[in-house]
Amino acid sequence: MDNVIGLEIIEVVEQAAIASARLMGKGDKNGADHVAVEAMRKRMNQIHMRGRIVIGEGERDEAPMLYIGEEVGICTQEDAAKFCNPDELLEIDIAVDPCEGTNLVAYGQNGSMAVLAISEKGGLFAAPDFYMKKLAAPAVAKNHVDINKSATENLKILSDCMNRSIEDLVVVVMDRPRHKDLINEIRTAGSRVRLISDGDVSAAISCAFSGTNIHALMGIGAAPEGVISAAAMRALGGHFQGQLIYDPEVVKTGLIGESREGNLNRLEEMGINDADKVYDAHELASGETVLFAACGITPGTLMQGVRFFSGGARTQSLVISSLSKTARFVDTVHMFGAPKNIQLH
Ligand SMILES: O=C(COP(=O)(O)O)[C@@H](O)[C@H](O)[C@H](O)[C@H](O)COP(=O)(O)O
Ligand SMILES: [Mn+2]
Ligand SMILES: [Mn+2]
Repeated sequence: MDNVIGLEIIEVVEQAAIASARLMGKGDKNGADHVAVEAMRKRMNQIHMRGRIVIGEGERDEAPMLYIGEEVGICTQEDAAKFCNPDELLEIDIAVDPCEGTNLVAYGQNGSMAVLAISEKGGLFAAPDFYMKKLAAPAVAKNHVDINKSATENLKILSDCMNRSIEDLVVVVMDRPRHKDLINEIRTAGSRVRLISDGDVSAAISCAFSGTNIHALMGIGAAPEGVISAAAMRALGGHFQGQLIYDPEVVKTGLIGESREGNLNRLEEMGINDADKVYDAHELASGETVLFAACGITPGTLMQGVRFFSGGARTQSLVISSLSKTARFVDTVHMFGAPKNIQLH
């Protein structure tokens, strides 16, 4: 995959983040999402690539933009061979979440980002809009912790791998009724819990960086976000496992199809015969090359949020490439007109 795409996608997430950040704190969740989608799609369509959205906006709600199956990029045009080079004509799959944490943006809370992952065709698991049980942990605990083990066992393993006491471990869990027992178990084991209202992509990836004071993500979030997290974790070498959750009884709240049986049928239609399979990061993001880009909308553990100033904005992004084996933090000044001054920091 072309290295140039790695640079172009920075601007894709930056544009989405800037658009969404303008609606920060306005209480308009759908608006914050909509403008991010529009901005992401517009910038994506200026790239010399032949992309296809495999994870995008609403699988069921027939979203008009960045819907699953939508083709994006200049080289999707019929006469593309005339102006695109062979590299650019290779089909690539794209997973997007233009506004990950719409509630966080709407209410001015930390942890939202514009995010996407790219790989060769077939290189990203086309997850249904189901839930996913997730376990993320630092590289040092990779293949030692296991989603099939209890939280108590995993905390003991994590403590050994990280050479830190169980009491010094911080586990992020989404604040949902379905996690009542999990939260109790983690606390009883002696670790500390950081409850988040939204934004488990940020939490998962934070496990791969020491200094974030996040040592694990446990519990159930959305499946598409699981694939995006896995793409980053695969390239970073961190631990990530995911298991689809298709039983509405397990989730307790939220939309998850009609019934357990209906959901199982749907998975079968999609060619997923083993509904209980545990996927690791390499299975969820299996392509030879995986690229990941995120830009903070509101401030977060990994990135700062968008900061507007007179005549411009400053953004911070994270771009991860399995190709160049890099995780770049990119600090960008965007000049909208003729800014009177540009601050150094
Ligand atoms: O918090 C999230 C919301 O994402 P978005 O809709 O793009 O703003 C995600 O990080 C979660 O993974 C997930 O979507 C959530 O757990 C599912 O929602 P819920 O039914 O409220 O738990
Ligand atoms: Mn999301
Ligand atoms: Mn979203």
